[in-house]
Amino acid sequence: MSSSNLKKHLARKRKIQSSQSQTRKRVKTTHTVQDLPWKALVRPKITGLSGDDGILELEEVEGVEVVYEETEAGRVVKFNVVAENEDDEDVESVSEKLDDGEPQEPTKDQEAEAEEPEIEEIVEDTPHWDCEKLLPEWHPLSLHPKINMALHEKSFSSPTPIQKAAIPVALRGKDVVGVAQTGSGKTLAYGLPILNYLFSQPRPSVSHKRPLRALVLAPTRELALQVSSHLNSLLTSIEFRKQEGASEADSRSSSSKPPVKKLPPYVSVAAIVGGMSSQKQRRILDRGVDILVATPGRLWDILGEDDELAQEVKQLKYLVLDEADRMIEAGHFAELENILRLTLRESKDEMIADDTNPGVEGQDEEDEDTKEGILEGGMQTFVFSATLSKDLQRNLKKRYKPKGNKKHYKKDQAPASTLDDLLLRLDFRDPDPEIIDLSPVGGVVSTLQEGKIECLSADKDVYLYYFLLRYPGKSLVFLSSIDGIRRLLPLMALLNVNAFPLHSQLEQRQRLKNLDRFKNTKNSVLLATDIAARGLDIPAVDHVIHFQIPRTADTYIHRNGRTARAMQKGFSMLMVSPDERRVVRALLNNVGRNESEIAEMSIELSMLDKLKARVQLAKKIENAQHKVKKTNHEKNWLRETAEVLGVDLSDMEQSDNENHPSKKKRKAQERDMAQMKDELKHMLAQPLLAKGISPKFITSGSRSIADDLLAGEVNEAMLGLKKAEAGSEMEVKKKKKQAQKTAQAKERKGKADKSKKVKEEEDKMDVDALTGEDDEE
Ligand SMILES: Nc1ncnc2c1ncn2[C@@H]1O[C@H](COP(=O)(O)OP(=O)(O)OP(=O)(O)O)[C@@H](O)[C@H]1O
Repeated sequence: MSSSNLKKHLARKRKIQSSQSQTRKRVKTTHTVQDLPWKALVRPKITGLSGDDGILELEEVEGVEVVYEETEAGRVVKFNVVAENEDDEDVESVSEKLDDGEPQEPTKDQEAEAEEPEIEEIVEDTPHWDCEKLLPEWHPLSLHPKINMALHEKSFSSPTPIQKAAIPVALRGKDVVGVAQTGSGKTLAYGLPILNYLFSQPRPSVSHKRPLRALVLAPTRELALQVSSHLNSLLTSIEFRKQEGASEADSRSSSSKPPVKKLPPYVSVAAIVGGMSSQKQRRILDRGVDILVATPGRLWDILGEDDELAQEVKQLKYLVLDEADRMIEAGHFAELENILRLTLRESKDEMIADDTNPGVEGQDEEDEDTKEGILEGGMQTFVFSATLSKDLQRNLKKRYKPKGNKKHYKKDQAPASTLDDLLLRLDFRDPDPEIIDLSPVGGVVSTLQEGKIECLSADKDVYLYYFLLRYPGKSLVFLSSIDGIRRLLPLMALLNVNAFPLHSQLEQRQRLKNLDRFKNTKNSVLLATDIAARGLDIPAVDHVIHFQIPRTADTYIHRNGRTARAMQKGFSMLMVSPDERRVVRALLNNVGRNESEIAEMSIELSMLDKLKARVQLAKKIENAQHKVKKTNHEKNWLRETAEVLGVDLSDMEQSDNENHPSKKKRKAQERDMAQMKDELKHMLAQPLLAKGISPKFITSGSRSIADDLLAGEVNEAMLGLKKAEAGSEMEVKKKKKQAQKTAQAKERKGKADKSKKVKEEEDKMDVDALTGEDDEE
């Protein structure tokens, strides 16, 4: 159909539709809130809702009438869904009337074309969009034009090394095991081949539930949500282009704005994680998604109740294990194993059962045939991580023996670890999955700088506070316990540091909210346990601080991976107490590194003393506050329990009053607290001055700060110190140390030369003496 014909046809169809609306019957059905026809809403960037702000997903509902009914039990709210039901006879007569000798009724093909909005045509056929010219580095990968346009829109001008290596292999249909440094774009390395496949399929229709085509398993809720929002944000760029196209089309159309027909999304991606209401999950699954991102625990729970989904998992086209190694650590082994078992084709399942019993006669021939079956069709599998050991990669290769060798897996090749065991269960359709290992030596990303502070455990708070003031920015502080976070958080608040917690005991909503606050607050701190160590892609994290050292080398690498992402600079600092040194040494040795490679940070000791006073006072206040809170909590608990049990506490309260401080005493405590808070406030208001700085006479003192002030190079929290990046000061110290070492070496050499000269002279004198050359002698 030509463009002008299509326009005419659309205009005619619109006329018909508006007349139809007058002849439609409105059918009402009563629903509960949960089973209303909710629809997912794409969050456009321009609304400012691109951040999560605690919102997992936005949904809207149309055509719902809210009715209040007075009943004997009181007022009841009812929701009537108003469905539009066409009266076929009426519609036909109207359409006849409107024909006016114009072209015939649209054919089925024309109908289908009309379903696709004009704007789609414009986007797809844009003649000016030259991928080869605009995205020369992506062009050879031959991705779908819609994907290329979205990449351009996001300014991803070239694929990252792992994308460049993995995408062509995945597009050829091979299974891929990808290992690449943190923040190197692994999500799109597996995501783009999947999207490419989905965009090459016909657009799903509204009337059919779309089948699940890809399942991405991630170890944590945050990572699962992030993967889905990463893919969705690319898809939003595509939808967004459509809207731009729509306005172009509207302005070119002579009639007043036509109603833009809402199409189902071409590709739908959703996350199912713990902490989400089961009704919402139900709605997402009932609607149907192409790509489901899930944590194994929650998915396994759902699969237990949802046979339809279990069937869909059996028919998957793609299976992805993101951060596979972490899933084992996170204790997801059993659920993951069960899910993987579902993805196995029947016969393969048997094969694995047989592997554990390799002595069955005549089984091998059959297995080999079955394997061929799997190779032909079935599912493509991608396993990605920043840390998959070389041993594990080798074992993956060994899973299948070359053709002709009957046994797939011998007893003496028993899995070396739980992860080996798990990967053995993967339905690689490839006997030889492609292993792409781009991980850097020692796991250190080239743009990451590392440093350390050696101090007593009790002094870590002060050193942390020093670091945060000295190097403002976004700092992600890792602690190994939730209690540690609970202790540090109020301390940071008292010291006016913007700190937010992130740990497993927070509700999902709160976790997302805190992540969002951290993302959106300029100088802020995220106090986190290792749930934040893997996969989280928080833009522009300047520093990762290991307040408590990580337990494994992999965790060290993944924690560090939250900074220095996508070739940006980043800094990581280990805070090591004397009793932690041995562990640090061991974990660095594990990745073939030496503790001495990590330089020590330089500290302005005069500042540290001032900060110590602040921290000590803040701790005193916090302790006092904690005591009051605890007493109140105990009292309330006792009162509430007594009420429930119907116990009279008056006697006890009287004797308690004798033990507890009197009102007077409590008043005195409150006064003390207020005094301490005032004192801290006063302390915090005082500028921190480096040694030799005069605040009154900025050009005098032993260090003048006038020039730095004028150049805007002063650290605002610590007057007298220049603005500096965390790594730079170490370099100074390193250089100083180097200079010192060189001086010492020179000195040593000088001394050695001198003593050599002296010795030579002495020897010469001896020889002279012996030969009697000395005139005097
Ligand atoms: N081709 C590209 N060009 C520029 N930026 C990219 C490109 N691909 C991905 N990115 C960006 O790089 C960042 C890191 O990507 P991603 O989260 O996929 O890394 P990762 O390798 O999965 O990291 P981790 O191992 O920590 O999970 C993201 O913000 C993403 O938007």
